[in-house]
Amino acid sequence: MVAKIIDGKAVAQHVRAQCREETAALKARGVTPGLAVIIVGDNPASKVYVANKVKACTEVGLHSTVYAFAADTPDAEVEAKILALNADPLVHGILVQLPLPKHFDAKRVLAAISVDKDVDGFHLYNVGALAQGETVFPPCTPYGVSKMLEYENIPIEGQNVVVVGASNIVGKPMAMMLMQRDATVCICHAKTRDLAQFTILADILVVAAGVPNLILPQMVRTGAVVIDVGINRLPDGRLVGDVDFEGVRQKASYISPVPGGVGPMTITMLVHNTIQAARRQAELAEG
Ligand SMILES: NC(=O)C1=CN([C@@H]2O[C@H](COP(=O)(O)OP(=O)(O)OC[C@H]3O[C@@H](n4cnc5c(N)ncnc54)[C@H](OP(=O)(O)O)[C@@H]3O)[C@@H](O)[C@H]2O)C=CC1
Ligand SMILES: Nc1nc(=O)c2c([nH]1)NC[C@@H]1CN(c3ccc(C(=O)N[C@@H](CCC(=O)O)C(=O)O)cc3)C=[N+]21
Ligand SMILES: [Mg+2]
Repeated sequence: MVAKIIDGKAVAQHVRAQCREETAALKARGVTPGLAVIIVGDNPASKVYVANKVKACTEVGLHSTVYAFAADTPDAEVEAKILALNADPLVHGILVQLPLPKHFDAKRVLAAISVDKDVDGFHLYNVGALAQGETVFPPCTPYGVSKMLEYENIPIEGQNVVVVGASNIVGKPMAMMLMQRDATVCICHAKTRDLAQFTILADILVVAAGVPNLILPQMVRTGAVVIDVGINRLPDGRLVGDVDFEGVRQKASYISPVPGGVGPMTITMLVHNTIQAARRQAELAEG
């Protein structure tokens, strides 16, 4: 079996076309969806991602502003900016690019973002809502993966899903989201003994560990759907995921590539969430 490659860029374009229509409709009502991005320090990867986010906003017709702070900025200054953005009616979504420099209490910073503007879905309220199946802003990366599966008509109910990686921004919300859709979910992490005994059971394998070549063909069931969330820059400059792409594609039924897989979807779902935020805030304001 040779896998079908899930073209994340194409799925992203499809979702962005819908986003453009919704944005045009909001603009006709006098509302331009606006995103504020806060970036602290000068992590080169973060700069690339933020630039991609701004580009996607512009492409769809959203307004976006980047607030860049030096790495040694006091927490209080960043929190004050968040509070000002919470109160700004032209800003509908607020995103704090992670990771923050070490001296920051990231949890505290994220908690300062208004729940109604938390387009990343990282606020504790939104995390709790996701656990109860009522989320307002699904976190962008797991949301993007769900959209990719939906676009390819891949069933989720009753499927064995194995998520490799248990972070708050990818692994945990991914597992929660697919469990809500009635998959049987297993979460693996760095202390999992014999990863392969779990991955081999997966009908859908989602990998978000940040370890190149973590997933080899012998760890994958023939016909499995393999979604590679990992982003790794190799010493030679190449960008790769966590999956041995050439090996695993000989065995899987579907596989998502890196680049051009989950990455473009993450950015697109951020745009989508910002439009939803603008719509909701406009409806509240209009009463
Ligand atoms: N494409 C996209 O849009 C996005 C891509 N990413 C990428 O996805 C990857 C994961 O990101 P993120 O979740 O933020 O990363 P974190 O570093 O926060 O979490 C990594 C997770 O993977 C687990 N892990 C690490 N090594 C192994 C291993 N050898 N076997 C099994 N599990 C392992 C860790 O386990 P433990 O908990 O035990 O430490 C942890 O749960 C990164 O490459 C990142 O760049 C992230 C966000 C968006
Ligand atoms: N508050 C916050 N929200 C996030 O959503 C968030 C974050 N912090 N911190 C870091 C991770 C990582 N992330 C990516 C987004 C896009 C690509 C992306 O566009 N990838 C392209 C390639 C990009 C490149 O060329 O480097 C692709 O896979 O095709 C990758 C990774 C969002 N994250
Ligand atoms: Mg259920």
